[in-house]
Amino acid sequence: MTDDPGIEAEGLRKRFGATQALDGMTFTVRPGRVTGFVGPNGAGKSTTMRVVLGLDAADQGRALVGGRPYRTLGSPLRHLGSLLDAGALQPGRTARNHLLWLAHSQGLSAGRVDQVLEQVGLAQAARRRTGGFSLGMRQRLGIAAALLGDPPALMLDEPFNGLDPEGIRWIRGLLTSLAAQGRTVLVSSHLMSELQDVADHLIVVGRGRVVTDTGVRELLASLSAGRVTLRTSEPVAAAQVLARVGAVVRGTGADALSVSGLTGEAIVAVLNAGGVPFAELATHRASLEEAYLELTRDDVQYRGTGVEEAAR
Ligand SMILES: Nc1ncnc2c1ncn2[C@@H]1O[C@H](COP(=O)(O)OP(=O)(O)OP(=O)(O)O)[C@@H](O)[C@H]1O
Repeated sequence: MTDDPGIEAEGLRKRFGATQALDGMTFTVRPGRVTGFVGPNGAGKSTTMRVVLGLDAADQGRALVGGRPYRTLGSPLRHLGSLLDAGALQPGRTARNHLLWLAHSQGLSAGRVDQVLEQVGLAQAARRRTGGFSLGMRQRLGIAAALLGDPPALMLDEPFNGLDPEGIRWIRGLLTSLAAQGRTVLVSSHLMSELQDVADHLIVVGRGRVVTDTGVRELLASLSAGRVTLRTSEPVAAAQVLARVGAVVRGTGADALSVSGLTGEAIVAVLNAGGVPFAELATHRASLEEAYLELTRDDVQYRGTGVEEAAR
């Protein structure tokens, strides 16, 4: 699957009345990694996914799956598995019959239905009507449907919604293993924290277009670089002596400071010379949540594929 072009959006534009839902949305989701598709409510994530699936027509631009428009794919479930609205089920139908109906429409076997029910942990509930399913169970059933055709690409809209911590951990493991198998995996969320420890790559969107398209490791490294977290019972005195030698110091908690512009050794020397006590000194590790706040603080500072440190 290495030369698989993944999922591509090229200059998508879509207007609903007065709302410009997509305003030049352009990105490529590559195989072999989990790509998070993040942005605030209304940023255009669901609309993009609907356009990729041919459920909404773009006013301009095009979307391709494995190099082809979704609508031109025969047995599309074999090319792209998707979870859009886990609530869209016929309540009187059992989980197994729901999947059998889907499988039949795509020429897939009943054996495959039982495999995916097992894979998502719904084997015991296979013969129960979906009307009585919790949101978490409906999400699992939606994911089973996405996996049915053993597709090389998956696109999941807010799959963490309604899941308890065990369910969230399960989806993270599933997404990681799907990507490790060489599949293309696009996962939307409006909560960056949900993507922590699972996304390898991020496409951050706002107002219908891409704000940043970056690797998670590079992003976190750029935010962590040269920053040291200092814990001290005397933050004011510490900030004064450190600022005097040119460090940039920010308060990050009652007894915590973030210091940049000096090495750890230099910070220790300055604090000792000034007689300022401190309890802990550690290299700063940025979280995805922190990265997201930096990225969305001023859209203009982040363009194309690069990530720049925000001016402080
Ligand atoms: N069918 C529609 N009719 C009218 N407006 C729509 C329609 N679908 C989406 N919109 C509008 O387009 C914009 C983008 O919506 P979209 O659902 O794609 O955003 P999103 O990033 O998925 O948000 P969320 O995180 O809330 O799901 C929003 O302003 C939304 O109100």
